[in-house]
Amino acid sequence: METSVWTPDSWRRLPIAQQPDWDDPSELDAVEKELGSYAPLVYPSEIRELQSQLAKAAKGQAFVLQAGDCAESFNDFSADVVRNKLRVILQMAVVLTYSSGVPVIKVGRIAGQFAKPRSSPMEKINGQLLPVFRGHIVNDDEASIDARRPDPKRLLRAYHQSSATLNLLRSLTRGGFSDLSRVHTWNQEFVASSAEGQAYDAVATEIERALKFMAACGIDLEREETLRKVDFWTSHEALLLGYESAMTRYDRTSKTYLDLSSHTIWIGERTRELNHAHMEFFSGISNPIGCKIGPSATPKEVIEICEKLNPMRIPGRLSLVSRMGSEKVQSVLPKLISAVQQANHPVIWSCDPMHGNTFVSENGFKTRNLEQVIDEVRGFFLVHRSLGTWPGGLHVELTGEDVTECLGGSATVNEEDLDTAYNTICDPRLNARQSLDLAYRVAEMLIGD
Ligand SMILES: O=C[C@H](O)[C@H](O)COP(=O)(O)O
Ligand SMILES: C=C(OP(=O)(O)O)C(=O)O
Ligand SMILES: [Mn+2]
Repeated sequence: METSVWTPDSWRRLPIAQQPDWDDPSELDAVEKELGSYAPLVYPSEIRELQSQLAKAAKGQAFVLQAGDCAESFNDFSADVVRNKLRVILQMAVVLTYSSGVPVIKVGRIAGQFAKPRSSPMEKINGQLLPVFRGHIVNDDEASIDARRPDPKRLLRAYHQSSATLNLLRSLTRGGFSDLSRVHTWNQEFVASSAEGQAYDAVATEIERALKFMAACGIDLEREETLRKVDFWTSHEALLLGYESAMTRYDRTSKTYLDLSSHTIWIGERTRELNHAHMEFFSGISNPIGCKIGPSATPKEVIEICEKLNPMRIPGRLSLVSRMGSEKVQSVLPKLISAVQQANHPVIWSCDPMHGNTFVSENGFKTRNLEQVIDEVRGFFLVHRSLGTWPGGLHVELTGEDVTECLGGSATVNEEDLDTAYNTICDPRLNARQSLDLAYRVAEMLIGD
């Protein structure tokens, strides 16, 4: 069998799915060269720290919460949007940790989540056939031929927005805002008035009481770094491999290549073909990585993915993100988990209950129902419980804003409410209330484990 040497560019000789039709490849080439000279967005030591935390999740000692936009937007970018997203993820993590006592590793779909794989290369809007929107790193979501033209310069803008987002995240998570003594302030007004918001407030009050107790016992909380700071990691789907290989650098400490665009990246359901470009690229970088697994996956295929992406069987290196749909999860997942278990691959099994439960409402909105989302997570937990394996994580699309994109929740969003604040540029996201609701339900499942 042909074996060729891996390089950050060896994927270029292989077939590749879901790529834009760039007008001028030389323009793309120039942009990728420029990116290659830019500073990394994250540091090797951070990636190594995340890898060691994820190793604990692979062993059943931690839970991964990965959450954020389906697609980050160039237009809807502000400190408030970033802060509110961080807020809701921290709230969910507090609920999960406080109820279950299990450490929660917090990973944002943020600071680089710009490229979108799509079901079809074209779409019809108001009778006009247009190239599909592929994320702001490629083209614009506006419905015109011109806006949909892929523009390589967008890669540079994505880099700069990721850098600004990371800068904000780093300052928000290094004390002040993310200090556990400010746990109450993460409850935004529109959340605080809801049932979940009130339940959260009660948890926050108990945490504050515990902190006061510790202070009264003489523990200097000001000096307890772990209470004042939060480890918050970034992730995105690495779809545009030209961008990713430009951000990949040799790390002299570990003597390996690292993709320094993000702490961890994943391969989407539509690009996980074994001998194709994405698998090749991912096999050679040593970041922790994920791979989405949909209902068509066979046990053989999943084992081949594990062999290709984690031949050394490093715990925490590979997360398999199951996205089966609530109706299929209990029939499809068990044989995949059993095969992975028998082959002794130490993967983290995570549940994406969003992408298998998307449908178009009667009034024309791409949406998801919170109850169906919860149902898939429940199925995922049931399967793991029956096999004695660890349900290691949750992967969701959400926003900190008060949007109406998904149905259900305690402040019920009905079909006729969808157009009130349907702001997503790609898939429907849970709003902050629905996210908190989900966190409570998942916490119950974790406790029952
Ligand atoms: O986020 C995931 C995909 O990009 C999205 O679900 C595809 O959506 P589509 O079926 O509308 O192309
Ligand atoms: C494209 C996505 O998911 P999947 O590859 O599972 O469809 C996504 O996570 O936005
Ligand atoms: Mn999506």
